[in-house]
Amino acid sequence: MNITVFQMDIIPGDPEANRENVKKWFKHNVTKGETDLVVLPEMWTTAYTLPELHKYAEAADNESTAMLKELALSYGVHIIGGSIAVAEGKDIFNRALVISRQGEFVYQYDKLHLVPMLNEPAFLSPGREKVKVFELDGVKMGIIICFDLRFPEIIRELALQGAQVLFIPAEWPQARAGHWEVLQQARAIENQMYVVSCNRIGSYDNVEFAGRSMITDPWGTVLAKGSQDQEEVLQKALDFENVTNVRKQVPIFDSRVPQFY
Ligand SMILES: O=C(O)CCC(=O)C(=O)O
Repeated sequence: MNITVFQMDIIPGDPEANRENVKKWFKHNVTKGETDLVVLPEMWTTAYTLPELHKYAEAADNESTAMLKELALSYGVHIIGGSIAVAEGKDIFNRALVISRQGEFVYQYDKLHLVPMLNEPAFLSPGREKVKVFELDGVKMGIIICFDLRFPEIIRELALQGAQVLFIPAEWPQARAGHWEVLQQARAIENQMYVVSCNRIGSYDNVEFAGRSMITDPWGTVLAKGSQDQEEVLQKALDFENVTNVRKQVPIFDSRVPQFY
């Protein structure tokens, strides 16, 4: 499965301009028949404009999702559509979207762990559903958003449901870039799965972002890594036999004794 990650900058509070950028980027970087799956970062339509998010949050059936469906269909690629702010009643959710290459909705995930350091709980509502794997081309996959990476239990749950790859749209800051890299490798090693992250670059409200989107294999080897501050495209072919092989070589799932912990 050929994966393409778009490590992008985000214009704060201008969904229309960000949608245009993503459309242009597809035109220049995605070739039908060559790429199977494209990954975008967290909150790519608005950036982290939390106090004003109520102005930009979209309805559940929204323009950004419609655009991703159109792109998926015309380029013949699955899209891990990063996340966008979605308003439902009084709630605003940080919602990740998965669209198939047929242009159909596959799965959505509302960020469960809200970031206290950013005062997120004052502006966003946490997800209310149990995490589930989704399937593309017969492969089970999981998705989490940014801060969720710090909670190994959510990722272990996805692995136990059969996920062979984990996607992480993010706006992870440069101040904690060391954690970002190590935690991804740790999650890949402990769950013996591919980990594919897409982090934004640039800065907003005096926060500089870490970039360094990564593709890590089930052995924990980093196959590709973006720079800190450039818009970049990461591309790698994922071979899911590697997941089976690593799980045979070091059979941690057979050695678990959950009745004792
Ligand atoms: O956990 C961190 O250090 C960063 C988390 C974050 O910025 C986010 O979830 O958007």
